[in-house]
Amino acid sequence: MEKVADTSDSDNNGLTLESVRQSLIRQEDTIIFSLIERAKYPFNSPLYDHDSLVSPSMVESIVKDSEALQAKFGRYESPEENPFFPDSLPPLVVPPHNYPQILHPAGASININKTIWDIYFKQLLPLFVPKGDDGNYVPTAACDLQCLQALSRRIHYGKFVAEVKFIDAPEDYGQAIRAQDKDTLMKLLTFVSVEEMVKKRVAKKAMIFGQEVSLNDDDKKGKCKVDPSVVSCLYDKWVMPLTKLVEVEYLLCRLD
Ligand SMILES: O=C(O)C(=O)C[C@]1(C(=O)O)C=C[C@@H](O)C=C1
Repeated sequence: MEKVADTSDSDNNGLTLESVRQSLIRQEDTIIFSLIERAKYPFNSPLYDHDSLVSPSMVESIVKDSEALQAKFGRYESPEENPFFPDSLPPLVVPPHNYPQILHPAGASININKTIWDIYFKQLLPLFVPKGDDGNYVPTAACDLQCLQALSRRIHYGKFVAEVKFIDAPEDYGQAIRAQDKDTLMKLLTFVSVEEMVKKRVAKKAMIFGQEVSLNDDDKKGKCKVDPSVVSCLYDKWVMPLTKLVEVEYLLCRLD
């Protein structure tokens, strides 16, 4: 029988396994709406071309400059946000906000955005956008930025999930952490039945959020703006495995 996690802990600034899962559920909406928006445009390949090996692509420049602007106003002060280009961020121009320190400092700076970037452009995008070029490069890049930020936030939220799981069962996790045993950590933090529910729910949301809405009930429903099975597959193949990767990485240094 599958293990049942203790969700009663409320020591961690009120964070519980239930509350972090509620946040993951809400983030599904953001991810699915951002995919729907990106699917309005064709692939638009000139955005991703490099003129040379050294010069950045258009999308890279747009994401980098957007992050720099958002950094000045505090986006990356939040422990839930992780930049794609952490090396070129300007200083804050506003007073810092005092976010509660929930995460263990050693794991707080884990950043797997390079992997998320590569997967998004090479594997994911071709699955849900039509081929073609309509010249709308900047609006398309703005949609890519939305998708990347939503996916990155969700995947790195694994740090909070891992923290809550550790606080709930310090003995079990502590043993595996001291042994630096990644496989045992992966087994401890995996809930197959939860993953099954997530896959079904995101497919259902994609169907509901992406349907044509007509005032006339007799109108035939058009096809969904993003294919629900693609969204479910995206969660199965990338979103959940990468969240678990972040959880394991975080736990490995939880006792440092
Ligand atoms: O809900 C959890 O316990 C999580 O760790 C999150 C998550 C997910 O990515 O959705 C990841 C691993 C679990 O197997 C189930 C779900």
